[in-house]
Amino acid sequence: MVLKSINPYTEEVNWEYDTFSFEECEAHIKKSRESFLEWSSLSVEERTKYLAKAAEVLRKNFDFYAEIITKEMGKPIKQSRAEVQKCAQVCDYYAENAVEFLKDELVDTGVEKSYVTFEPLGVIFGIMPWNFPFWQVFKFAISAMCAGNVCVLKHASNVPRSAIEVEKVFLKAGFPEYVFKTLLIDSKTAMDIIKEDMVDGISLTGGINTGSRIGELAGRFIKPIVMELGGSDPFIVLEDADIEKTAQVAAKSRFRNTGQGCNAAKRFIVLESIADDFTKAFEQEVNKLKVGDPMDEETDIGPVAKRELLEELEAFIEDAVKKGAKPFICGEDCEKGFFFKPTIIHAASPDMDVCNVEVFGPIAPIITVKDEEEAVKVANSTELGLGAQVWSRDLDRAEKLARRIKAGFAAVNGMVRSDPRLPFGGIKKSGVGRELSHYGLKQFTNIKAMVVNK
Ligand SMILES: NC(=O)c1ccc[n+]([C@@H]2O[C@H](COP(=O)([O-])OP(=O)(O)OC[C@H]3O[C@@H](n4cnc5c(N)ncnc54)[C@H](O)[C@@H]3O)[C@@H](O)[C@H]2O)c1
Repeated sequence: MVLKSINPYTEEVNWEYDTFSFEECEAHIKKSRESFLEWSSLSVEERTKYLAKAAEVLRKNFDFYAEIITKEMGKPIKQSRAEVQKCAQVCDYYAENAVEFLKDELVDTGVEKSYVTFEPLGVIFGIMPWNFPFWQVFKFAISAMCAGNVCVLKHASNVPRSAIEVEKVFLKAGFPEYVFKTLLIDSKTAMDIIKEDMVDGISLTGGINTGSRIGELAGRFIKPIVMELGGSDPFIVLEDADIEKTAQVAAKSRFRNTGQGCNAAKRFIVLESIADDFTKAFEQEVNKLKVGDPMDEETDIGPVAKRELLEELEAFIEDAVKKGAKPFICGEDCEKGFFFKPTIIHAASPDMDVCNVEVFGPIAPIITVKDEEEAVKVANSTELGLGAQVWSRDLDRAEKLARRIKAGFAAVNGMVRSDPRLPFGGIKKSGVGRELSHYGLKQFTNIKAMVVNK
């Protein structure tokens, strides 16, 4: 089988790669296992030096990596640069903090010596999506490797060049071979690797259905798994919010990465007394966003990553219109590329698909509610629970409300962003486990109790 990297703007093939056979994967994973012996025997301090070098490699080759991201999945170039920057930041963060995070924890149990120690598990299998082709990989792999594990990667099939270049970042930074290995494979081979019991842990970032399939297999083979799945984040606007600022961030939150973000604001829940003002301000902000060639420095919204996504997005609009919504379409037509114009859905209601399942693209439904209670009810009404935003000038009120939202991350007057210092992950069907921070660092460790009696 061939993996094709297609430029979503020019619609031309960038690069093509043959996939690895199952036997080739077996040989690679065997070598990964051998490299685990050496890597896990290094001290955390020694391993963090490699992370600092990886950050240097990323920063030195900033534009090169950003261009690959943009060519493979259509992200506007300035956002691709920010993505590479963030990968360097996560390397720096663990380089500076991992020794402290992973040190033994003494516990007073009344015996001679009791403590908790954090040991690596072995080979961690990362199965990753295309929407942040560098960041998603760094987000799981840096903490896993820092804790002493080695990683093998199955990336999404439309971003093979990113997958190859990520491996090269680690090799250029001097990591021993096979501490990080990219496997160019399809989903079936990925499933076979799990079925043959070849890995010691799984980190999956992807859709709910994928989570359910891989989660079932992980359960059958009793494998630790972290799942970062979809989101349908509510963005609640109370009547005392600063409308202008709220609308600016709303546009950014929904349309960054052309709406293809797990933690993008996806449902705008607005109190009816300010619904008209907010909607007007939001429309103005969305109309300011420049849609076009993702390599252009001025572009805010590029094409979506794959042609198939266009049909899915169209189906969301059709369903909403059938149920009484009025779409407001922004932006100009583009001559080529997989473009979907930014669309605001007025008078959206919770029974529409666009408000119930994750929409991965530039569509923003506005749901009007009569009061705060209804806002909370609507916000918590989906089966997803990744992030949430609440906007109000009354911080105490907004914070209390944010605590009532069932999500892994809630922000008052700001965007939900993955930050190396904070845990990231979801509840309900948005996932299991946490990435980033000291919580993420320990996900793929054996949290081992040690008791030493006299
Ligand atoms: N919570 C998070 O941190 C987070 C971050 C980014 C993206 N996501 C989610 O990812 C999804 C979009 O990415 P996508 O379209 O690449 O998701 P996807 O679920 O289709 O694919 C994710 C990865 O899983 C692989 N895969 C799919 N089915 C498989 C199977 N049966 N066996 C083995 N591997 C399989 C894919 O090839 C890809 O590598 C969205 O739902 C988004 O919310 C979540």
